[in-house]
Amino acid sequence: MIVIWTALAGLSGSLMFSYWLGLIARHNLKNVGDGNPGALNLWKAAGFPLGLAGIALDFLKGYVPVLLLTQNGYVQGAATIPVALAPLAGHAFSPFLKGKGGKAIAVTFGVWSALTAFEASLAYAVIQAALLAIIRFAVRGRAGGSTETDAFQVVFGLLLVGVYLYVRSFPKPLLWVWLGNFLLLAYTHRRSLLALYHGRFKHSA
Ligand SMILES: O=P(O)(O)OC[C@H](O)CO
Repeated sequence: MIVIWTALAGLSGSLMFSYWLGLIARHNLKNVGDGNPGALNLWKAAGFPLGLAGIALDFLKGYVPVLLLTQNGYVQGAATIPVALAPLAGHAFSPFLKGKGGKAIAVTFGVWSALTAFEASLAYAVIQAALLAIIRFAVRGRAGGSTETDAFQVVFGLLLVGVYLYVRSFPKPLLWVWLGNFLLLAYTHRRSLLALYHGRFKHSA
């Protein structure tokens, strides 16, 4: 059964809602901003109502399957690992975009909201806000608001969430989900992280 639940969770994650809403509004998100088929570029291209809808749907495609499967007893213990990672991988390597999906930020919030009753996602949001404030202060506008610093904020922020999960003694399977999620976000942000490492900044605004 675990294979079926994992496949269903992966299918849910692979549904590219923001990208499709963009197409409905006659925008190809691959030509917007940094080209990520996510809610931020949908927002930029089609305005905040559709952008909000994209965020909500991309969040829910991780939240709903993981919540339904873990809370109803279909999935427990180590079986949580593939089921929780599946929507993340589904978004990052969506078959609907020929294996080239998005960064998997919104779906990350959805999955962790389901796994921890919003606790880890709230911690992640607070950590990201703090990192944003620190980065803005440190660079004083030089590279603030760039795709590259955003990537650092997202990936380093999730690293700190791992520390939070460990300190709060969350169950071991969740630490494995965290590790997979962290590696996936590092992968989907690899180009921006490399550019940041080499000191190349592109302003996203
Ligand atoms: O990670 P995605 O693909 O859900 O997109 C997230 C937002 O667009 C923020 O960049």
